[in-house]
Amino acid sequence: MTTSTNGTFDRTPFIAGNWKMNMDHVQGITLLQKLAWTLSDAKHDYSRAEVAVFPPFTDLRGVQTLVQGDELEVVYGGQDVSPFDSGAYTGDISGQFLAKLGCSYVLVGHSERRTIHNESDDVLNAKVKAGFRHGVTPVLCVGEGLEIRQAGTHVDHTLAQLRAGVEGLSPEQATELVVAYEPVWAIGTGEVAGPEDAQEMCAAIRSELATLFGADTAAATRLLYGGSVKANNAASILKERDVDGLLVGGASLDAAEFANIVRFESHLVTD
Ligand SMILES: O=C(CO)COP(=O)(O)O
Repeated sequence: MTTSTNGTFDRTPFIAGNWKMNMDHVQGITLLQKLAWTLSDAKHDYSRAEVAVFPPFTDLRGVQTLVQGDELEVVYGGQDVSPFDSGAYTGDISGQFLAKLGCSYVLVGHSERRTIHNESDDVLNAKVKAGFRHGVTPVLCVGEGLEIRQAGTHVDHTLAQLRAGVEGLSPEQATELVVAYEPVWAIGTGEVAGPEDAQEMCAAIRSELATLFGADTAAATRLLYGGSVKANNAASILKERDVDGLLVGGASLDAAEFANIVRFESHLVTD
């Protein structure tokens, strides 16, 4: 993204709310309705910033019905996808199911999946490919834990996750892919990485994508930052050149707060 000075962006900003395991299907509808009303009242221009929510699987049918019925411009996705397409995989949700529910995106490799569910790079690469097979764009999450950050090897670590996740993709797929840098030490801790930390990593990711897929792809791929984002720090992070959007956890559960993050441009100070 360019800076705020001329009000233009190299890539359409992408502001996403990951609800994690919060909001049952009734609460989820209320939250999405409130968000849509708040953005509508504020006359949010969705062509200035794409808005996505990632509700639990059990909410998706209700979300689809609301989005279609009220013709909302908010897009949505699943928080995970099976690497398999169908069959005896108890508990899994296939990319085809997500596509049928109107999901535009799916999160792959969130740190909570990598750590709590021990998802390996190979499995995550298979999930990225499963998303693409079914026309659901993966949002590949990468990022280091505190020990790695303290050891100073966070860039190498994160780029290794990236390379494993995108293995075998075409340049066209890599262009469509969204990558979210979420340092584990900043998730849910209130400890936000500084804008310069987000920029350092997003620049490194873009440069790696250029090496792997060519400069045109790297220039188009959207890169997000996630970790303790709030309305009061969103604009400063989004001012960074290579940060194209935000993946928001806790603050996305509050419609007013999330709407303020979506409307980050109104908080940008032009100089
Ligand atoms: O994990 C995150 C989004 O996927 C970030 O969560 P928090 O915004 O709650 O730190």
